[in-house]
Amino acid sequence: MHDLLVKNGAILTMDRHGTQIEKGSVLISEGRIAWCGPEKDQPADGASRELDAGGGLILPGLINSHTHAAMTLLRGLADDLPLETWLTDHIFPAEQNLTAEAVYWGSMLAALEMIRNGVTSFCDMYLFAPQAARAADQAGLRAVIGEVIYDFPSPSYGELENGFALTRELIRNYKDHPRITGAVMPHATYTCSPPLLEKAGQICGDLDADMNIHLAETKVETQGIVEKYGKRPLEHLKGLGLVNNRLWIDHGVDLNHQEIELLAEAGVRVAHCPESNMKLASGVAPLDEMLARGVAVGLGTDGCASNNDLDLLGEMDSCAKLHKAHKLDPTAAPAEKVLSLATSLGGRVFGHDDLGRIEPGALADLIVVDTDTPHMTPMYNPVSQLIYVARGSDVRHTVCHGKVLMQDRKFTELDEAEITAKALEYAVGLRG
Ligand SMILES: CSC[C@H]1O[C@@H](n2cnc3c(O)ncnc32)[C@H](O)[C@@H]1O
Ligand SMILES: [Zn+2]
Repeated sequence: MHDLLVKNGAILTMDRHGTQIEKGSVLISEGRIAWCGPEKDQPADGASRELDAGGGLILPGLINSHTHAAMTLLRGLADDLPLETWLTDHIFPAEQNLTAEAVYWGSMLAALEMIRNGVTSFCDMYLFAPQAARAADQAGLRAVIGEVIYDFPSPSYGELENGFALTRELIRNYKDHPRITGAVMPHATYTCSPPLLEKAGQICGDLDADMNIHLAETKVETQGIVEKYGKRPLEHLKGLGLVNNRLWIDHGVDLNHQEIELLAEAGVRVAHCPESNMKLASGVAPLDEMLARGVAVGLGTDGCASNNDLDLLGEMDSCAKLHKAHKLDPTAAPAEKVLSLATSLGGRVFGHDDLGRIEPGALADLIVVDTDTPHMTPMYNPVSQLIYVARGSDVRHTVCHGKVLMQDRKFTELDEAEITAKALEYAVGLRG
């Protein structure tokens, strides 16, 4: 007897062959996919719970490779500004008022939004990171989480030494957790000194952990680092011995050919954040070039103050269109490739070969997207429909690690009214 059967849907497996199964079902046991295939071939050994896909699309749960979940509390606080002004004059001051409880409720609000939008995995860099981990754990989501560290005193841990200690503790506490992993997260090269970054690298080595950092987000960032250290940001990290397969960079907009080559050779992963990059006018990341060199690229929303939502279906649409417009080439960022950024390739960014695919043995994270609505009719090509038409509001069921988190758009585990009210209460307190 299996734990869950998801039936009556067209499956986009996102496996190595891009297999699509027209009328299929998926059997899940102990958090993993036990079987998937055409309904007519379904094994007879049944499941204790069933989910009807209602003829919709069954696909892997979406993977958000870069966000700051609790920034839901700062959604719309400051818009239409360049990154430097936005961060220095608005976001950093508001974040000085953050508390552990605010981050917990902000992260829970993000969890509601992610589950509703079909996002089952996220990588989170923020203050009071244990609260984000607590929220992800309670919400049933998969996450890589780190406490942000930078040169100035943090409202979360105070002096830097405490930030390192907190990072170590977080990584150790979640070492054996089935869904949550701790990581080392220095904010950026312009907010972290070389000794801080070296120390962060040591922790990665000691605890076998990944490092996640904002890097090469704007030309202004590059200029500043060149002026300060005589090197571009990636070269600067390389000089500190940090460019290796533990590294996962956010944005990667201002990268030249040699740098893309270096990312590929070193096995560095990249979280591409098209909507945040457009909104903050940071530029356009060299997506096609990175993919052509075999760099593992995932898709990230960034935080809700620079996006301003956590809808990866909408993000995929933006991603596909941004690169076509930028390159004056309608074949750039094709739908199938863009879907892989939020599924199978995103899984590689998370360091898992068994994430972001629907195939036997893979982690049982999947979603069902409705297709029997006017705006999804007709459907010539399911992948094209997902990227260019579907939105988070079309997600009907969300399953993570074999557990149903949303059924027929109703949360199974979380109290939506309570979380929304609490988050609002804490958001009001942040404006100072
Ligand atoms: C304190 S946690 C992370 C830190 O990063 C800030 N942030 C959010 N989005 C961006 C971005 O695109 N580039 C750089 N920094 C960003 C966030 O507000 C937090 O302070
Ligand atoms: Zn960010």
